[in-house]
Amino acid sequence: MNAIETSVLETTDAPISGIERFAIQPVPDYLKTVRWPDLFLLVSNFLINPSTIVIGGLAVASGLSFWSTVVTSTLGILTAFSAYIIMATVGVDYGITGQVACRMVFGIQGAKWLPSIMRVIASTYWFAVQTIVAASVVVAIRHQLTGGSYSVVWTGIVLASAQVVLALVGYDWLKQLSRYGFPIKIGGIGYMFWLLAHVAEPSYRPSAVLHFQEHTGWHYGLCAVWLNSMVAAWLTMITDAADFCRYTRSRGDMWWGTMLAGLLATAFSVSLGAYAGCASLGRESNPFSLAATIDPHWFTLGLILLVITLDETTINVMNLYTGGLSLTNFIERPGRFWNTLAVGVVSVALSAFPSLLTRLLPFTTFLGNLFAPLAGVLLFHYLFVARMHIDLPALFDPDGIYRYFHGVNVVAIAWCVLGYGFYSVLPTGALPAVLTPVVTGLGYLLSMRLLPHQFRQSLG
Ligand SMILES: O=c1cc[nH]c(=O)[nH]1
Repeated sequence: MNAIETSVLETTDAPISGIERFAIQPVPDYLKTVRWPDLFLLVSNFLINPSTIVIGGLAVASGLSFWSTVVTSTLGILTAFSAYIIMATVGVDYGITGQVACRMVFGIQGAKWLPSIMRVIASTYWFAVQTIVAASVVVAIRHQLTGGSYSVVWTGIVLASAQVVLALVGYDWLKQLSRYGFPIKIGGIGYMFWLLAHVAEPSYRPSAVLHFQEHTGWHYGLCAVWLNSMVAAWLTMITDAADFCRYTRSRGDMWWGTMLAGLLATAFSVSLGAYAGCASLGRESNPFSLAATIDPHWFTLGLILLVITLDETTINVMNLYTGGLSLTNFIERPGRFWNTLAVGVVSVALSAFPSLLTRLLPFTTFLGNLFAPLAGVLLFHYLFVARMHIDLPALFDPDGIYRYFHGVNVVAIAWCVLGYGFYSVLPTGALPAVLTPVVTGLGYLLSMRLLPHQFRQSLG
């Protein structure tokens, strides 16, 4: 039995959490059997989520046309996924989680602080945003059913709490739900397209939707805002990219499954929001609420409720999963279950703040500020410093080569801070979420190459 297998057996926490067999330990090769169609379904299931759908509507409301919204948003996700799949290769090749892989770059202690905490922030934020979108749909449906007014905040808190409980005690059940729920989501969204296209008002006709705002629709500044925001939103997954591919059979399976999902699922989700935005002449960005208003029959309302619940649950289980795993990387002792619960409690509390959705752009800018430099350092280190080679036992050895300076790669951290500043001064038109990883990564690489070896060992 080698060191990795020993560490797997010694620290596996399966019986307590029931979340997954291998917490932060490498998955052995014989368990890597997942093919690209499964990964395609998994990633598509994440991408077809409430916030991606509503972003389509928000982009139209801000002045983009249907086509510019779809193209810009899809390009944004494909850009973020180009970085994502490089770090996901770590999961395929080595079977480790992204957070553990970060130790190779930031040092065993450094990875506990920077990427772990950052992903906990991103997970709790996204959990809350998804919940707020779903809560506003539930409120709209209840209004249609009873005529009363209900609180988005309280509805959000109830929804969020139910999801935390489900994610903690029903992981196996949820896995089945996300697999069998996927066709329901696709069918339900297809039905909503059909519903919107058959409203007897001229603005709802497909031809009107496709030509809405066609004159202002390709304004560069606006396209840049939404493209940048999409890149920033999904770069937050880079520290966890490896997690979803630890059971994948080959790099090819991962690349195809992930990128195809990025293209098709994003275009599909964003189109629904954009359709609602255009049809309502920019007044309603949430297609679920719009559909509930235009066809308040029990069948439509029931289907919308089912789709939004499935949509929100799938993505928020992922947010809790990554948040819990990141916290476990930061403090291992409480275990996956308690860490996930802690992330869940904070996420529920944040779900009481609808301004997290109304101020989506400033918040995604902030996340971009954090994650874009980190992505650059991670990518350039993995590709050009480590040349895609990881010393697995050293990831778990406090005195191994990833010790750096007292467990921290100071050069990597310094470049993340510099990159944060660089992102902050760039105008949105310069696409900071795209430019910052390149500049920060190059700066880091140069430092690692030019600093004398002795100095690098002591600092980084
Ligand atoms: O829910 C979401 C949305 C975008 N990115 C995430 O990590 N989670």
